[in-house]
Amino acid sequence: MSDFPEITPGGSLPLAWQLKDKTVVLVGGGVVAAGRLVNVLQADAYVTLIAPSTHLNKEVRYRIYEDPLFSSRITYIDRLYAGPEDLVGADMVLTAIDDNDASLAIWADAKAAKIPVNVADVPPNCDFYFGSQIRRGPLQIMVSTNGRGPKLAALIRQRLEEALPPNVEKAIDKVGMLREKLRSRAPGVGGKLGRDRMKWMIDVCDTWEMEQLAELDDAGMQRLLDEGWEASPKSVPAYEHIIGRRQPWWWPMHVPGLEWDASSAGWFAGGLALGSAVALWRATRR
Ligand SMILES: C[C@@]1(CC(=O)O)C2=NC(=C\c3[nH]c(c(CCC(=O)O)c3CC(=O)O)Cc3[nH]c(c(CC(=O)O)c3CCC(=O)O)/C=C3\N/C(=C\2)[C@@H](CCC(=O)O)[C@]3(C)CC(=O)O)/[C@H]1CCC(=O)O
Ligand SMILES: NC(=O)c1ccc[n+]([C@@H]2O[C@H](COP(=O)([O-])OP(=O)(O)OC[C@H]3O[C@@H](n4cnc5c(N)ncnc54)[C@H](O)[C@@H]3O)[C@@H](O)[C@H]2O)c1
Repeated sequence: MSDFPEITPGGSLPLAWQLKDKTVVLVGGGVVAAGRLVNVLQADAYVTLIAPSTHLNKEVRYRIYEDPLFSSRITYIDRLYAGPEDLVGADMVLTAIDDNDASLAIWADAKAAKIPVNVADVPPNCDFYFGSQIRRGPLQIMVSTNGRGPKLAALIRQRLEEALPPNVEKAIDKVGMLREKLRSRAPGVGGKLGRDRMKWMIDVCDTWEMEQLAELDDAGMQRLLDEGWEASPKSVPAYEHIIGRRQPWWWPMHVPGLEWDASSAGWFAGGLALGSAVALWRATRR
């Protein structure tokens, strides 16, 4: 036994395929095609959809003709699949049709043209499988059972959905912005700077809760960078120190020495309590 990770063969490779502005040829216009459309349009692809208009699913029809954001990305061809010329220019081919022989013919054409292809319902004729997906902003989770149990994949996805923290997409967005700000302060690729940048980002993500990261605003990010990244040695100030110091509306702004933090709040509350006690004492003496 080595100390290296154990490799379990017989799986597939889950990847985040960048389909932006690529062309997907989708053959079929039923309920499965409607799901495929959602998947590839979410990935900013262009779609050429081939299916006779006599059997178009309602959702597919909506996407082709009425979807305000996505209709313009769909080129609709109202007929049956006609042969290899239908696949010219395709970066990916998907079939979702109820005709097995036609499916196999499309698969063979795609293989001959070396275009990756998924034939719904025929795993041996798939270069890749779809999975059960969760999407929350930039977060994408795909559950795959590698073809063993699609319904179980959907059930596992539901359990994961319930377990996710509520603001997870906001936290990811904020971390993305913080990473950009850090990179513009400390630009460059690789080397010691790259390692320092990565270590600091790891420390930030390890130290702050996701809900806390979700609360970071522009000023908070600047402060975190000013007081953490720029410090020597580099550090990660606590959430309470960065966010807790946001001034309440009534605090005299921009007065040096009057920064708002937890101890200011303590002094203020203490002062208020003392003032009230003195006022009460004077009132009872009258
Ligand atoms: C995840 C999901 C994504 C999606 O399609 O978007 C997906 N199938 C879903 C649902 C689903 N599909 C089927 C049922 C009925 C129950 C059942 O049969 O179990 C249900 C459940 C339902 O409808 O509720 C029937 C079915 N599907 C395939 C076969 C052929 C076979 O197994 O041989 C048969 C049998 C046909 C028959 O018996 O005749 C094949 C595939 N289906 C896959 C994906 C790929 C592997 C996924 C993985 O690795 O887990 C793969 C290999 C190819 C592919 O399609 O890429 C989506 C859930 C989305 C969600 O709800 O979140
Ligand atoms: N992978 C999965 O998750 C999954 C789940 C359910 C069903 N399926 C399978 O996917 C396939 C499609 O299912 P569906 O429910 O969307 O079917 P459907 O019957 O609702 O739709 C089939 C569509 O394909 C079109 N079509 C048929 N032959 C065609 C051809 N030669 N060229 C162009 N278009 C053609 C029809 O006009 C229709 O629009 C079926 O084989 C089904 O068993 C897969």
